Amino acid sequence: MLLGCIADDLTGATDLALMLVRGGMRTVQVVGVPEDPARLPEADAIVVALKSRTTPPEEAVAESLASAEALLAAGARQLFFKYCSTFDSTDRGNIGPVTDALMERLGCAFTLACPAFPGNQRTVYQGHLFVGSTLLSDSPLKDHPLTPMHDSNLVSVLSRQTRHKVSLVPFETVEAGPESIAEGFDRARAEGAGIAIVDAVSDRHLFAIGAAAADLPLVTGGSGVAIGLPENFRRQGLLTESDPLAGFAAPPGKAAILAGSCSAATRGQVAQARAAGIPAYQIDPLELSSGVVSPRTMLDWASQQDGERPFMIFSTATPDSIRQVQDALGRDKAGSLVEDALAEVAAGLVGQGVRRFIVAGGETSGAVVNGLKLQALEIGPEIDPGVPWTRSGGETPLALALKSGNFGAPDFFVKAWDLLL
Ligand SMILES: Nc1ncnc2c1ncn2[C@@H]1O[C@H](COP(=O)(O)OP(=O)(O)OP(=O)(O)O)[C@@H](O)[C@H]1O
Ligand SMILES: O=C(O)[C@@H](O)C(=O)CO
Repeated sequence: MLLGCIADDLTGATDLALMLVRGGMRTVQVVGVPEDPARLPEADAIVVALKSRTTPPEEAVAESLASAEALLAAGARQLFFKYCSTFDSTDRGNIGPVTDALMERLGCAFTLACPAFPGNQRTVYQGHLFVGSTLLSDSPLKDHPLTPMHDSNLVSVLSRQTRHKVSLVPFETVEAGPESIAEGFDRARAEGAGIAIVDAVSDRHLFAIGAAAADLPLVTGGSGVAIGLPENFRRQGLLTESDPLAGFAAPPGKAAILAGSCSAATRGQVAQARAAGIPAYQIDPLELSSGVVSPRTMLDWASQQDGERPFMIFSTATPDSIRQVQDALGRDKAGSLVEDALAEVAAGLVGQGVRRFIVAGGETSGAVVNGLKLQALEIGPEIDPGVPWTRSGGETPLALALKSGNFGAPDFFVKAWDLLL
C-alpha cells in the first residue's frame, strides 16, 4: 500500500478514489474506521470514507487519527486528507482540527491545502476559492444546509480553524512549475507557516503541485490535488501497470434514486428527472417529523412502481423551504431526520429487489451506506467528473453512484444507468 487516504464524507471518498484509479492506482474505498489493518484489501491506495465533515471536531479528529493508524500499519507511505472542493466547514472545523491532528501524529511541520478541482469548476486564485466564475461566498454554497460558506479567502477560513500559521503559495509561483512550488513551500516554512493554501486553476497546476508534494508526509485537499500523486509512485517504480477498472460488473436488479442533497446541481437534476417522467416521491421533512409520513409510506409507494425503470425518492428543496424546515425543527434535527429516513428506505428497497442506487449528497450517502451496512466499494466507470459507479461486496452486491451534491450534469439521474449494461 502506497497512499493512505482519509475522506470526510462518502461521496468525497468516491471522488478521490476515482481520481486515483484514473491515475493507474488500484484503489479500494472502505467505509468507516478500519477495524483491523491486517484485513484491509490489497491495493495501491486505500480511501477510508468517514462521515466527519459536520460531526463535533473531537469526533472527527478521533476517527481520522484511528484511520491514520490503520493506514500506517498497513504500510502507507504518504497520507492524504480529502475534504470538499468547496472547503465545506465551519469556524469550529473540521478541516483545521483534523489537519492539525494528522500533522502531529506524523510529526510533520508542514503541509499544503488545495481544494481546487478545475474539472468541476473549482479554482483557487490568490487564496480565493471560485465556483465557476463566482466567488465561493456568492455561490449557492452560501446557502448550504449544514456548512454555509460566507468567506472565500481560504487563508482566513483555515486560520480560524487551525493552530498553525497559514500562508499562500500564489498563482505566479505555481505557474512556474514544481521546483518553484517546492521553493514556495520552503518560503512558507521559513515564514513560520505550518500550512500553505496553494493556488491552482488548471490540471497542469495540480500535476505540478503533486510533483512538488512527493516528499510531504501529508497532503490535504480536494480530489483534484491527488491527480499528480500516482506519478510520484510510478517514478519510483512502485506502481505496476494494470487496468484498475478491469472486471467491474454491475449486479442486475431494480433501480432507485435517493436524493437528500439540496445543492443547486441536485435541484436541477431532480427537475430534469421529473421532466423525463421518472416517477418521484417528495419527502416533506415537516410531515416526516409529525409522523404524517414515515419510511414505510415511501416503501409502500416504491412497491407500487413497475420496477422496469428507475424511480426517485427525494427531499431536495429550495433554500427558502429549507429555512422554514430548519426554523421549525433545528438544522441538525432536520438533517438527521431526512438522512435516517433515506437510510431506512434504502434498506427496505434492497428487500424489494433494488440493486442499483444513485444517492445524491455526501451526508445522505454516508447515512445510506451505513444503513445498508456496506463495508467496501470497488470503483467502476466514471459517469461525470468526480462520480463513478461503484460496486459493494457481500452476499447481495449493489451498484451505487454516490453523487456529491454539486457534481454531475443536469441529466445525471437519467443517463447514469446507461453505463450499467
Ligand atoms: N428539505 C430539507 N430540509 C432541510 N434539510 C434537508 C432537506 N433535505 C435534505 N436535508 C438535509 O440537508 C443535508 C444535505 O447534505 P448532503 O451532504 O446530503 O448534500 P450536499 O451537501 O448537497 O452534498 P455534498 O456534501 O456532497 O456537497 C442532509 O443532512 C439532508 O438530510
Ligand atoms: O470535493 C468535492 O466537491 C466532493 O468530492 C465532495 O466532497 C462533496 O461532498
